[in-house]
Amino acid sequence: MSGHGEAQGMISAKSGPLKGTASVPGDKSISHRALIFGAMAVGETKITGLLEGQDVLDTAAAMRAFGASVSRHGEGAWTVAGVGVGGFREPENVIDCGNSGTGVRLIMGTMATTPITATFTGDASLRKRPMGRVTDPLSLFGCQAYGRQGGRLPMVLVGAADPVPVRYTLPVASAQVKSAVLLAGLNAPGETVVIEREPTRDHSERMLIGFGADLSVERSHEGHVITLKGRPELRPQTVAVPRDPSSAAFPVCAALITEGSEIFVPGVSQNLTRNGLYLTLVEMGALIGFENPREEGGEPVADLRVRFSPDLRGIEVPPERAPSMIDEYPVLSVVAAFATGTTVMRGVKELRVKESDRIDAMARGLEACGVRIEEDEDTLIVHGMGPGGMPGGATCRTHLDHRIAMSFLVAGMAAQREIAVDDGSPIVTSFPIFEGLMNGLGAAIRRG
Ligand SMILES: O=C(O)C1=C[C@@H](OP(=O)(O)O)[C@@H](O)[C@H](O)C1
Ligand SMILES: C=C(OP(=O)(O)O)C(=O)O
Repeated sequence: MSGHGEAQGMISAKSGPLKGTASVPGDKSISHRALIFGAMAVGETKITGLLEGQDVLDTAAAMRAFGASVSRHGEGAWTVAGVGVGGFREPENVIDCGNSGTGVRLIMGTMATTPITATFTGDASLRKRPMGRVTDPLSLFGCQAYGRQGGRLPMVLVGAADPVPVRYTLPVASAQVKSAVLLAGLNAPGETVVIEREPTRDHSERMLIGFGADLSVERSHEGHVITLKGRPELRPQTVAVPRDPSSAAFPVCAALITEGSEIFVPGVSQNLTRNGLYLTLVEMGALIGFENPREEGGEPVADLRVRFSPDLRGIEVPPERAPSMIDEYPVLSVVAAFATGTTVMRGVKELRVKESDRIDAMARGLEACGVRIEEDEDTLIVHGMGPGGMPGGATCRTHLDHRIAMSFLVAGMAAQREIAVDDGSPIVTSFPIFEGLMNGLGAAIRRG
């Protein structure tokens, strides 16, 4: 299924102070994994707080197509009756992962060591994204992949009949590639080892251990060495999906730049592999209180109290922080535009292969809103205009990218003139309640 319907223009006008509680939906990364790992277990996995965004719904449909029983019992409450490691059946039709890189790459990994054939596709955004980064390591297990030029979807994967375990050092900092290799390793005999030089989100490792896999992580001079013993019997789990820190970023950043705001954002992950944006905002002078630190759904979380921050300063974001905030650079670049001074984001070339080229999309849109930008292949530099300094008054192109759409709608809340986006429909992929939640806090976002 495609990740979105017809293009839907949206407009964000200057907002009054944001007030109230922003309860954002479940974490997208953990939601995909809960469905996929549940499908690999023997028995019934119970999930609460599942993100019911289109990306995750597409993964649920894919798990059904591979033979798992996936049922919805109420809002966010789902069960998955798994088929066991290596138990996927051959799907009868093409697997359409819509807009979701995480969905397609993790599912490719999961089927790569089972002797079945599957064809994958997605929407116009996903069909542009590189799949070689997963099919290269999957071929080491014995899986074959036939795609379009440049390793693009649609793509046919023929799973290995006689898989061998793999030792693989990630050439890019990517949790999707790491997870695809680990998922393939589940049905290979012996030990599969993945080495990552820079730590990326660790939900697969945490959850695989929770589902009963024999997985260990050692820190060595090479980085994290993750060792997984193949062919375990995974035990079904009860998964309480915590709220998504990448979605929380939008109300948080909106409150920081909108005069008079004070909002409460419960249950935001403090997992060190996800919290880079929050560290960065604090360094910029953001007024954020971290209250009631605790564990929820196996993740460290805190409640955030966020106030309008008139003294935001531009900073140089440490490049080694990039993997822990990779999806948050678009909205950070909006905050940077309302800061005083220059914000330098280096080491961010991965942004060019997301749902859109996010460096280009943010640079062009911010320029249209009157902000001075510098960029190169691996860098985005935003020259801040201070609180309320952004002229706005532009229509920004979102290129089928939910995070670009939400970032410019946040910018419109504090800019001098309205900001429109040409297409807000992809927002349903990750944050289906975005418009209602933001307007409930006091934003003035409308269709048009
Ligand atoms: O593993 C995951 O759940 C994700 C990993 C990241 O992608 P990469 O692995 O391409 O960095 C991130 O951008 C994406 O939103 C979710
Ligand atoms: C990059 C993202 O997702 P995906 O790679 O799963 O499409 C995102 O949600 O920002």
